[in-house]
Amino acid sequence: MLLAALYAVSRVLSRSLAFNETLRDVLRVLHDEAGLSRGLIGVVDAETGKLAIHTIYNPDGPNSDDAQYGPGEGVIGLILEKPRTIKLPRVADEPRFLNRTQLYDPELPFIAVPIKVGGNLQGVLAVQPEGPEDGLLEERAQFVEMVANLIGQSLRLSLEVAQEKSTLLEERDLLRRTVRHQFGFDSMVGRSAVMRRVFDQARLVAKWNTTVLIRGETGTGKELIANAIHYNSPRARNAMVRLNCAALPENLLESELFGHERGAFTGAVESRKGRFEQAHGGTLFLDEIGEVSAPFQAKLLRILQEGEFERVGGSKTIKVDVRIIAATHRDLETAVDMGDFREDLFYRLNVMPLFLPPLRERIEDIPEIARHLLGKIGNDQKRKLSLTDMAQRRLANHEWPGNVRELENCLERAAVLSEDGKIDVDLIRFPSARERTPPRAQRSLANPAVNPVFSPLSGSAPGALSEVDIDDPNLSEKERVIAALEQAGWVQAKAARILGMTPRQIAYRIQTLNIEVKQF
Ligand SMILES: Nc1ncnc2c1ncn2[C@@H]1O[C@H](COP(=O)(O)OP(=O)(O)OP(=O)(O)O)[C@@H](O)[C@H]1O
Repeated sequence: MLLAALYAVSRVLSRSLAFNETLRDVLRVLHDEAGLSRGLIGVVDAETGKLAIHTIYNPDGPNSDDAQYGPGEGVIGLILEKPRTIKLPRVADEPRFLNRTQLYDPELPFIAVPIKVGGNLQGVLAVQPEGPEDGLLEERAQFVEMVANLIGQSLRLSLEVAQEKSTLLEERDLLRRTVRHQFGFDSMVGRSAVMRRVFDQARLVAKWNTTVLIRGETGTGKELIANAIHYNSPRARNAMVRLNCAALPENLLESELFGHERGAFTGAVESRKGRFEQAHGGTLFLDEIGEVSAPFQAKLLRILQEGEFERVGGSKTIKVDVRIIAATHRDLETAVDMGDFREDLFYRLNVMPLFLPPLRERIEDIPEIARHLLGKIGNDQKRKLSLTDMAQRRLANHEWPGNVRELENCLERAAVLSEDGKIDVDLIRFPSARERTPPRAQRSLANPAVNPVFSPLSGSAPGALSEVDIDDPNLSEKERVIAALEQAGWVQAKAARILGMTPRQIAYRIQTLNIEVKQF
């Protein structure tokens, strides 16, 4: 019988870590299945050192009590002084018995055992058999000890889980603060009038659920501003989920966005939530929205209009509450005119358009952004980095097809090449057109007037040689040396460093290649 009761206790304890319910159920099992009619479980208060009644089971009386036992108070208090099992054949025969809870019958036996977690006393389990002592007190006491051990193990698990939960909550709050700081408007630099206007608009729209369409060339900070909007919105506590629509083939895009049911397609061994569901209560950032196909545009339109969809292979309609921020580098108006992009979807997305201007249209921001990026790179590399005035001027004069990302890459390269952390003009090198991402075709928003097509070494663009990739295999040796000299402001020692030569070697090349040295 006691074995069956022990099994029932273990089942109750393994059911849940919600102790208020399970401990009461343990006492009920002891009553129903082990003939231990009354019982209490007390828990040691870590601050006062007293035992407070946690749960009481009294079939004939009140089931709660706020009685407490200090060390040495009554028989239960003895366990606080020295954890051990106490067995009384008859309560009335023990003069130290206090019966503060009025729970126990003085004519019946009594068993109290410590509940320990990792050797430390955490509580007491005190029960009373339903009949007078019948020679089984010892056996019953061993059974109660086993039950107390099971309670102790569950308690340890629950304490560990609680501890882990509180650590995770602390970490989550810290991460939230960090993310808010990292992705807030503070992380965006730019004092030009045009950028200030963008920031103002973004701050305003952040407060609402309005759909935002962020436009701008690659690397202009579209994702950064989408993050800033989310983390400054009332949805900031919920997820910011991103999907690059151009990165996936159509069939994957659909299951990625809407999720799928088990068996929807080969390999769908489990059902899975899509990004829309993951973003419930938060924001979904649809990057490169201009790249989705016509059938997919129709599916998107439906969810934007009705806020509902079905998972791939599913028939249940799922409703979500998601704020949409979309971004594109494409000229969507032209795409609409050409029939490549649905007009109705365009208007659904274009509720609040934000235009991020390319760097070449906010040259005044370049020095500040460069310093900001250099600080970021220095932080990552744990180095102090600085830019010379000449290097800053060179950066401001470049056209930056890849915008802030290209500037960031350029500075990182320079930082790596710089031995003392000081970045001078000779370390500022621009990638060739081939190395740049993405290709020119994507720069459809660029204003051709300020974005002349530039042909390396054509000689027609001012400063052309200073823009050339030194490592371009198509360059002749003479062109390579001249380009390096241009980039180094015709300081031969710096040009030598760019080319990986010694000053003597470059001087020799200048002479043998018949290069006319410019003097400043
Ligand atoms: N105003 C800014 N201030 C500081 N950093 C910026 C700014 N704009 C962009 N950046 C940085 O430039 C890089 C590119 O930005 P982001 O990824 O947001 O551009 P994007 O327009 O989304 O690019 P793509 O279209 O290629 O996805 C990031 O590292 C970002 O932190």
